[in-house]
Amino acid sequence: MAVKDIMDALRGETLEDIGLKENLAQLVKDIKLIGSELDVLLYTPKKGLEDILRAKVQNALSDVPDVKKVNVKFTETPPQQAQQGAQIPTGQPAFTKRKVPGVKHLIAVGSGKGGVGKSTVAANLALALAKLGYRVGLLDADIYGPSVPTLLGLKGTRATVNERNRIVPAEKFGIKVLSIGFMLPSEDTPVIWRGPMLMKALTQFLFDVDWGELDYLILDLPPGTGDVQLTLAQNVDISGAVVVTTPQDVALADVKKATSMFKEVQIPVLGVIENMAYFICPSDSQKYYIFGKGKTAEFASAYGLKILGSIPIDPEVSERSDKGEPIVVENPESEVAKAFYGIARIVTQELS
Ligand SMILES: Nc1ncnc2c1ncn2[C@@H]1O[C@H](COP(=O)(O)OP(=O)(O)OP(=O)(O)O)[C@@H](O)[C@H]1O
Repeated sequence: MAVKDIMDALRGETLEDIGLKENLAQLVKDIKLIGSELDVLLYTPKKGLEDILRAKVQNALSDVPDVKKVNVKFTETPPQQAQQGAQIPTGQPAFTKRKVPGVKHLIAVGSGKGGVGKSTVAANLALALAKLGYRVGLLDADIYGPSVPTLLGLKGTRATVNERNRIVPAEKFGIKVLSIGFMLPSEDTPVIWRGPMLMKALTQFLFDVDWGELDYLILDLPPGTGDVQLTLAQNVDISGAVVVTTPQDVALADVKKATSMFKEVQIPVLGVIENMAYFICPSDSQKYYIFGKGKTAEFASAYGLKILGSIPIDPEVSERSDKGEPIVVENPESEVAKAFYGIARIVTQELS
């Protein structure tokens, strides 16, 4: 993880040679990593040490992978813990989380595991919020398999830039939509972004976009808890996260990791969405809990999490998704759509 590497490298740099008892990490007041460019705000206990401290930071970080440029600024205000006379911090720094301009609430949709329906949930949650009257955007940051263009019938859409050099989102079903898929030359192009370049693309996709004024921006994250999710979570002001799972042991095991990741970076987990929770048999209208009943509830209560809603498994979802006809819009009376409307209402209450 880039941030841990950075702090470890700074911690390894003692300053006795310039008369300070601290190591470099203990002087860090703030730190921000966007793409491969790192901004460090450093406390200077004595005037006149700026140049040497700058050189020491740059030297300490020269071997850290993913950091290509280091900008050092100085402050005379000590880090908070030092001001209070407490131990100087040795752990993770406080991050400067950037707010997406014009967006009231940014909601991250994550999952521990791939294929649990995260993108389906992100898209239908966005549409349900829009149907409830909110101004909504959807950002598909799932670099490994951007499926929003298919889900919303936007295949072939390409990103355009306006006269102010800002990316213009597409508009469909009353929401603003941007997908990393709009950046790829074709659907079959393999995604080869990695590390810093990928981070740059993702941060551009949040901050260099003409979102206008939005009540909610839904961020469809890649599945899992990799560096991408963590770096985004650390650098972007996210109001809350929802975690999508299916009620299977393999999926729930990974949800624990995703939940812990959000907690670690101080993003409130609004709750868990249980997808493919049961099947309603068309012949007898009975609910059949294909993957077992109660597992998600057990998990949620063990972790003190709310279940925001349970969505049935319904072939209509996948059929319509493949045709770019989201179920919330095309069949709002279906059980699945009703579940999404319920979830949307709870999410708005949680954030109000
Ligand atoms: N409730 C549901 N009922 C039936 N099919 C569903 C349901 N939810 C999702 N699906 C289907 O499951 C498949 C996977 O869904 P989706 O692409 O949303 O998952 P994902 O978690 O985003 O996957 P990935 O990790 O690949 O991004 C799709 O074919 C989708 O149509």
